[in-house]
Amino acid sequence: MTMNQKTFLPAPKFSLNDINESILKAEYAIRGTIPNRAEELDIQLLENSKSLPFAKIVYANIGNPQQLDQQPLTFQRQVMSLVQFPDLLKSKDILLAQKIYSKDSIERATKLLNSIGGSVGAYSSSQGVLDIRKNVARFILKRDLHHDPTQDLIDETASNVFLTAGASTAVDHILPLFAKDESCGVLLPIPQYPLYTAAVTLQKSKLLPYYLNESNNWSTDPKQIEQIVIDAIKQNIKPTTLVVINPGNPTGAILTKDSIIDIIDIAAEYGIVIIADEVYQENVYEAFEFHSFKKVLSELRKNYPSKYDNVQLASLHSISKGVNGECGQRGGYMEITGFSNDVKKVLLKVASISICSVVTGQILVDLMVNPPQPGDESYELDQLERSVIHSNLILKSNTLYDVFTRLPGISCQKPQGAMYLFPRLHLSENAINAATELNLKPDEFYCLKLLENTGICTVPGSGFGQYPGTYHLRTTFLPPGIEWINSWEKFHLEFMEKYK
Ligand SMILES: Cc1ncc(COP(=O)(O)O)c(C=O)c1O
Repeated sequence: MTMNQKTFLPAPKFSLNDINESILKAEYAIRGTIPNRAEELDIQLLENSKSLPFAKIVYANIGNPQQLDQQPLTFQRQVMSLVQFPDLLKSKDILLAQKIYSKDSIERATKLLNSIGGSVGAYSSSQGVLDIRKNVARFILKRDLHHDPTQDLIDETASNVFLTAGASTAVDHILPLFAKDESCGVLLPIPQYPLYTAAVTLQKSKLLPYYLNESNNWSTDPKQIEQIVIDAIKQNIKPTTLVVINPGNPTGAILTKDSIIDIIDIAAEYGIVIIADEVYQENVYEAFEFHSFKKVLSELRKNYPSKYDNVQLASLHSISKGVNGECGQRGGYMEITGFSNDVKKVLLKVASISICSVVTGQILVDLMVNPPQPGDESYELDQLERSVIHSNLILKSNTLYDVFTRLPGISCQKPQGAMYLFPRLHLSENAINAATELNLKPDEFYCLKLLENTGICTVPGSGFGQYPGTYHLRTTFLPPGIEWINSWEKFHLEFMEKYK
């Protein structure tokens, strides 16, 4: 067959020069150089398991609980499997008689299927399934008020809840609204979770870093924040957004109620939107107490009528962390408070551009905020599973923390929450010079050597931001067992000896 072919010179492919510059600039260290190297080593181990001084990679670079052996909660997975394959419900007598499913998981799955209109394969409304948003509202109100809320309050709160595909999507939706261009500034804690620096870079807005105080357990200093706001305004930058991560990632620090009040005061005085990333609110250890921004703002509004009416707050939560650890299933919510109806409509439009968040993720949000209650068949098992996961996390965090506190050349603040330790590395000049020779940052050099000698994959502190001249790394304490900690200890002592 002959084709009537036009003659032309083929156009070249796009190169990096053609790509949106802010996308090239944006960085996300958690899946950056060290984790990429870890993946290469993982493949090498698959091809030849004896080719490296360790048998497997320990992925301590990311808070990915179920990759590191955390078990899913039975009740949640029972419901999930039923909503995925509702035909099972036709045989519910058999499922119950054989004790394959609990009675309340069958009831919940039936109810949820009803709420979503029958199938997880169908789109939901863009804001999220209304019944689920009402359960989120009940959860928020009970968490903050400690008593059963009225129906009116539930309905009003539910109207301000957006179900999202994890907290990351919530940030993608809300941050660009107020990070318009280079004339807008976004206040970010340093160190921070790099989703935020990346999001601000993508928007070509101005990063306004505020440093957390390491020597005072990574506390937040509202006076410093206010000074940064004042300085930015002097330079014609409008600080529009202030991000707080509470409990902190990577620091594990929990904000005191007084600091939260001071931050809200700044937002009220200078008209700054607060994004309160509270995805680790369940990961709170021992004597520390989590105060939600929403609760503190509501109290201020009640105690000082009109002063705080214009404060605009977006609070984020997720199924990825806590004792759920369902990060692969992508679910979360954003609750907005104090925004005008016009802005709310824009947010709804933004959500509608991606049609809706994953419906199974929405269902997991329901299960997170509305777990089995006393008297339900699953209640005791669910409570047991939760408390085992929670106490395991405390045990693991303390074990790793204890090792770091006794090793030379490393110091570490005691974690109050979240899933990470962010120890400081006190590196010698020799180590710094060796890094420079390889064109690596000193903390990157340490993390690379740690990976290549032990298989432990961490993230250099430079990926989160750190005070100039200091070096850190972030590790989760999630990996099971103690061997990886022992091999880290051995590596560290050898590294310190080699680069004295
Ligand atoms: C502080 C913080 N915010 C947001 C996220 C992203 O959460 P999600 O999985 O819900 O998108 C993470 C993930 O590690 C995080 O640490």
